[in-house]
Amino acid sequence: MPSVVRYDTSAATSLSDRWRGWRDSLLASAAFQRWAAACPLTRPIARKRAAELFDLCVGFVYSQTLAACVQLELFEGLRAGPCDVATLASRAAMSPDAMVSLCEAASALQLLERRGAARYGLGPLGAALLGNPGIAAMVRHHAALYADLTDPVALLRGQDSERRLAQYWPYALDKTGDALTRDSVAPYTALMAVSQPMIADVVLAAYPLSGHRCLLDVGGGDGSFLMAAARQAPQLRLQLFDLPGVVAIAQERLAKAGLADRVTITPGSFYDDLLPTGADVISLIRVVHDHDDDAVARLLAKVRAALPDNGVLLLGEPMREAAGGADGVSAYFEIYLRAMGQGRPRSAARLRDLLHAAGFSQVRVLRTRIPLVASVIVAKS
Ligand SMILES: CC(C)=CCC/C(C)=C/CC/C(C)=C/C=C/C(C)=C/C=C/C=C(C)/C=C/C=C(C)/C=C/C=C(C)/C=C/CC(C)(C)O
Ligand SMILES: C[S@@+](CC[C@H](N)C(=O)[O-])C[C@H]1O[C@@H](n2cnc3c(N)ncnc32)[C@H](O)[C@@H]1O
Repeated sequence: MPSVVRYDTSAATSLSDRWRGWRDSLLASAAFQRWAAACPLTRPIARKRAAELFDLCVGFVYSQTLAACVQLELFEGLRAGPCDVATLASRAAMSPDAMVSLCEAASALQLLERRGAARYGLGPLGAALLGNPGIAAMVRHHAALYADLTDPVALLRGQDSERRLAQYWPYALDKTGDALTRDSVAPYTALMAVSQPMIADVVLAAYPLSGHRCLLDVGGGDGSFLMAAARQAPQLRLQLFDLPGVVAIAQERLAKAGLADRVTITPGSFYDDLLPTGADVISLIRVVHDHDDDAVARLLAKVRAALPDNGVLLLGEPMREAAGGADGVSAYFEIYLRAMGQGRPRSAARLRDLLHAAGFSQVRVLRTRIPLVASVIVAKS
């Protein structure tokens, strides 16, 4: 990965640094912390900060509690209504005591809810998860990420050996995609397909495709985004470009969906090949953040070359700082993509710069309903 300068050396002793230095030494002082927790005016802030730090310390336990619920299909099992602990324990092949621990932990995290003695139902977050099957699939595939993160410093030093996440995304190891078989791309293609509906919802609500004639989805996976676009815009012709192993899956999926006559599918690698022409809008959905800056610059140039004058690029993916404030999405993708071995999360401002450098104009950042799922940028060729 090329090194990227991300710090500002020009204002090392600025006023803001001095203010932050004073703040940091105060916050780092045990005496100040004791005082802040004791004083009624500052106590709510002290409790909030303590809780935030606690969440960071134990987040892995939260994630693994969720992973156990997903693995045991607890939420599915409670979809129809609450259930007693003995039944849940016997379904999960564990002792009732162990099941109580899991259910209590999950209830504390709002995944489940205690509904009387030794009886549990869905909690608000467990119920919300059922509405988005993509989330459970993400939780399952985190096994690879967390295996790589067992030694986070080794991962950051590039000394990790197994690289399970990179194997899960084999195009991160084989950039041309030449050696990728259908079997090797099938797991990530299935994950992208099951998580695509929540992406398509926010992207197509932010930028409806009703005014367009033909959409080319580059890195379009099994065609799930095209299917959502086709439902929204019945006049739209469809094109898909992806690696050969992936388009083989897309071909079958789109034919099954009755879209064979509306779609043209082109196998290839955007590292090596030109993109097909003919579309007046080209989408890059969850594609750009997978690639380093130089590769993105080349990809954007190819997208621009494939568009007519005034054609539209539609870029959708989670972006840094999109939700403002504390930014778990940035932290997640920063480490995730490091484990994957290429790419990086970018802010809308950084993407705007890359788009301008590739010759795009009228770059607009569109608000989406749920920025943590995806933000959207459109630009004209
Ligand atoms: C009913 C009563 C009384 C009140 C209602 C109150 C109310 C209005 C509640 C709101 C309920 C509601 C509608 C909730 C909606 C919840 C939603 C939409 C939740 C969505 C959550 C999304 C999550 C958790 C997304 C997680 C995404 C992850 C982890 C994504 C990972 C992505 C990866 C790994 C991508 C990889 C691709 C690569 C390689 C980077 O290119
Ligand atoms: C993270 S997935 C996103 C899939 C889909 N756009 C979605 O949002 O569900 C990235 C996609 O880009 C494709 N891809 C990666 N490298 C590629 C390349 N060099 N040429 C063409 N497609 C590529 C992958 O096969 C995969 O389908």
